[in-house]
Amino acid sequence: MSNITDELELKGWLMDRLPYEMVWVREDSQIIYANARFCKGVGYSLKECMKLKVSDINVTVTPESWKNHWEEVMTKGAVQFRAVHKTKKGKFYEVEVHVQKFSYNGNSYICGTTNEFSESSFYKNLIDNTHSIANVGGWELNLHDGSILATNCALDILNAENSEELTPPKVIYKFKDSGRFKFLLGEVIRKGIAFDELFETKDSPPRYIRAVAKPILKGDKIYKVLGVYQDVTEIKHKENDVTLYKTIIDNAQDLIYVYNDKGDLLHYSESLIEKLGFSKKELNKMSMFDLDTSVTREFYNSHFEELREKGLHRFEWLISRKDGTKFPVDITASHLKYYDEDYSCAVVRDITAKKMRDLKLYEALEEIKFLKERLENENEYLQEEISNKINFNNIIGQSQAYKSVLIQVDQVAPTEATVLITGESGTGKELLARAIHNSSGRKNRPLIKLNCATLPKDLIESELFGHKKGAFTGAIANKAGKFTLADGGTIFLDEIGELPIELQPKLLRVLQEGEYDELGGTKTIKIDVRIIAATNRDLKEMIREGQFREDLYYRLNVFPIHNIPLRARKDDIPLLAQFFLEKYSAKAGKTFKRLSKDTIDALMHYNFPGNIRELENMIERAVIVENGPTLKPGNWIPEKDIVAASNDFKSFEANQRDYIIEVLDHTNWRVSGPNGAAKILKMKDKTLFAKMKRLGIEKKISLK
Ligand SMILES: Nc1ncnc2c1ncn2[C@@H]1O[C@H](COP(=O)(O)OP(=O)(O)OP(=O)(O)O)[C@@H](O)[C@H]1O
Repeated sequence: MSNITDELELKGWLMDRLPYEMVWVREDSQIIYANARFCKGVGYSLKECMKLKVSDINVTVTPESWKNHWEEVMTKGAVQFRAVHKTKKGKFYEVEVHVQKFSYNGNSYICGTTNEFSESSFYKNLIDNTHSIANVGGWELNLHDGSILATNCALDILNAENSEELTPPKVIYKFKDSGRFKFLLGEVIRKGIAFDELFETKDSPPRYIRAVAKPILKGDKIYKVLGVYQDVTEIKHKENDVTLYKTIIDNAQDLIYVYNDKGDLLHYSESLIEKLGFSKKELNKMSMFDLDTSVTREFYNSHFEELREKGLHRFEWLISRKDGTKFPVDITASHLKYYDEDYSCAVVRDITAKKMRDLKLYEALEEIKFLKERLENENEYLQEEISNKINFNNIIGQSQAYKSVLIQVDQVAPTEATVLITGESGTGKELLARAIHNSSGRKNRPLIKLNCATLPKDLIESELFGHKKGAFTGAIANKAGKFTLADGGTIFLDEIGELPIELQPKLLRVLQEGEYDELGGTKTIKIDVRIIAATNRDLKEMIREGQFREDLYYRLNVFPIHNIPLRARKDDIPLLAQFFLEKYSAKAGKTFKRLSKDTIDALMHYNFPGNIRELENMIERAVIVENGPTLKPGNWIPEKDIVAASNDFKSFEANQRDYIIEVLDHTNWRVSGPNGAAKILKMKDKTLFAKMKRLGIEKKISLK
């Protein structure tokens, strides 16, 4: 050693190379010197170190507790303990400290030799590593001096530069709900109430931190608070995702089932509760077989077989509710394999609405088919009518007698009442039936006519009620009956007296129930038809003779209209004759304009056993054989004898009238006297005159 300076330099050089951290401290805890290893450990330069006090490095020492430490060392000479050093960057590490006192120039000093506590650093590393894997950081708050220790992971979790930022007054501002965090910290610090809660950070996007804190007691005093921060953002996101998926599944319109091949129902969407009516508790105990008792083991096995083979099984099914009612569903089941076990996830869709739509569509198509057929049939019928050139639009008649008939037509037309029109042939019964239909609410639907006298007995039934193909020999196709054609409209049954007695109950059923059974068909057909019947027969007489059912008669005779013969409304003859003259003249391309007075007279004196039809035919014939413009009497007016003979159903009055005219012809129209008609008829002249007046027989009549 050359000199003291060299010696000091060497000592300093040697101290820096010592494998220990060494520090020298004054009584006032001021660091007066530290070796290089110490400076490196705490992260300060020597110059900086020499401005620090022990409590700036050793967090277990406070300015207040220093006095006690000093005294202990001064008394004992040397002391060994463990402490926690805080680096310039705010990190902590545990050290083993050996201190001893020494005196220099009458002053006392402490020399501390510290060494990082290897076991603690091992655990510290272990803790730090495991904590960073689990995203957990620990901290410990010393309530005595307010200092805080925190693991690196705790700092990382809260993006803190140093543990200072984790002290209660600062850390609370890391969280959105700082008020709540402050409150909970206050509770644990003051009252020792532990907490474990989730907090959202102020970061963007926010992170979720689970914060746990509990007090550490010394006796009954809280002297430290131990806490943990755990970043659960990922877990929370996953949890949120799971909640979202579950909400989606539970709110799906479809029902979702997860079940295994043994028939255990493992998971289900909450929609099952509402849709099937079972409680959650009940569902949790149920197997697939309990859920649907119609599922057999055989079906279930084959269902899984299909799933294993194709990965998918799609089918329609009827699902039962708790109350036993069922609804149609479409099931799409997919195969899942998990840990070598077979599962199925089935999406079950309620197809009630679809089925209803299909049914409605089917019904609509059937209806269209039916309407199409009906239109075709109606069309065919109307074409037939048109080709017959029937024109029923004009009803001619102004006589008082006929007016009372027309009043009845007017009265009954707007009602739904069945009408029975009686009267001789050719009086215009069909015309009245048409007038009733055309003035009724059914006028936009057809009036269908059937003359019971013109059809062979065995065809009337199929004509009226229709038949199915093969119902009888010759029924080569389905045929709609007149009643089906008339549905919604009116049917006119002419010559109802000719309806075979066997068919009368069937007509009665239509009148009473509005339905009938189709010939050869299986269904009962419902119809809405108004019936107008007509006859020139005396139905009451037929009832007596057993040819007509009395119940049917009363059903038909709801509103009887008796159509009077032409001879009882003679005033209408000129009008009718003029009408037919114009009609047939135009048709034949003739020039007839009027009837001569003689022609009118002659017609007025004819009794028209064939009624208006006879008059019409007569004029048609006259237009052909005569020439106009005025129609004069001619051969076209029939002889009286022929007239009488052709009238099978002449009334008593008509017969009387004919007979009186016959006698008058014989007496050359002399009424009184020995050669007069009254004598032949064995009655008083006055009586004969009165009768002639009543029967419309005028004394002077010229037939030619
Ligand atoms: N008041 C009238 N005005 C005009 N023409 C009439 C009148 N009444 C009847 N006719 C005509 O007389 C003819 C016979 O009428 P309609 O066929 O209606 O008689 P009907 O009583 O039904 O006969 P049947 O009992 O023989 O079936 C028809 O051509 C019809 O146009």
